[in-house]
Amino acid sequence: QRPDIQDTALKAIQKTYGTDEPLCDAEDDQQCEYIVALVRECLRYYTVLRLALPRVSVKDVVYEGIRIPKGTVIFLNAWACNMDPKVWQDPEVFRPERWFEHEDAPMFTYGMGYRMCAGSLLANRELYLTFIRLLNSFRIEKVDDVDVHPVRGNMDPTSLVSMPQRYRARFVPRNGNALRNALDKFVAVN
Ligand code: HEM
Repeated sequence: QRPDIQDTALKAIQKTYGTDEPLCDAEDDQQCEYIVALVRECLRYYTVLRLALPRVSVKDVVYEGIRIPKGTVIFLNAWACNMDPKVWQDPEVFRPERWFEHEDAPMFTYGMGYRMCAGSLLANRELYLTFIRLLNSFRIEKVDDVDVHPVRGNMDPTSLVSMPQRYRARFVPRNGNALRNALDKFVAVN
C-alpha cells in the first residue's frame, strides 16, 4: 500500500544486509532504526487490542473527583491514547519518522502500568525480525485495492482484536537463488 515506505525500509536494511542475505541475522536485535520506527508505527496506527484487556478495580478509587467503586470493570482506550492530538499533530497519518522526532512518546498498544503486556519485548523482537527478513527477501506488491484505514478497514469492528479485511498481495523474491539457499540451510532454533 505504501511503496515509498517499503523502499525507505529496504534502503535502511541494506545498509547492513545485501539481497544475498535474505534472512539477515537472527541475532540482530533492533539495530536498524528505521525498522524499529516502522514496527512502532504499525503498533500505534493499527492498535491491535483497541480497548486493551478489561480490568477490575480492587478498591474504591477517586479520579478527578469521581468515585470509581471497587469491582468496576475498566477498559483502557488504547486506540484513543495512540491517536491523542496532544501527543501528535498528525495522529491519523501513518508515518514511521514520527518516532525519530518524539522518541519517548507513549505507545499504548501493549497496555500500561504493571499489568501491561508481559510479552512486549518478545513481540517487539519477533516483529523486528519478521520485518527485516520479509522486506529483504521479497518486494511486496499490491494486488487488491483495500481500505487500510485502521477502523473502516477492520474485518469486524466489534471484535476485541483488530483484524484487517482479507486482501491479496504479491511477494516477489528479490534474489530467488539466495533465498532458496538460505531456506535450504535454515535450521530452526530449539
Ligand atoms: C503484538 C503483539 C502483542 C500485543 C499487541 C499484546 C497486547 C497486550 C495487551 C493490550 C495486554 C493487556 C495489557 C493491559 O491490560 O494493560 C496484554 C497482556 C498480556 N500479554 Fe500481550 N500482546 C502481544 C504479544 C504478547 C506475547 C508474544 C506474549 C507472550 C509470549 C504476551 C503475553 C501477555 C500476557 C501474559 C499478558 C497479561 C499480563 C498481565 O495481566 O499481567 N503478549 N498484551
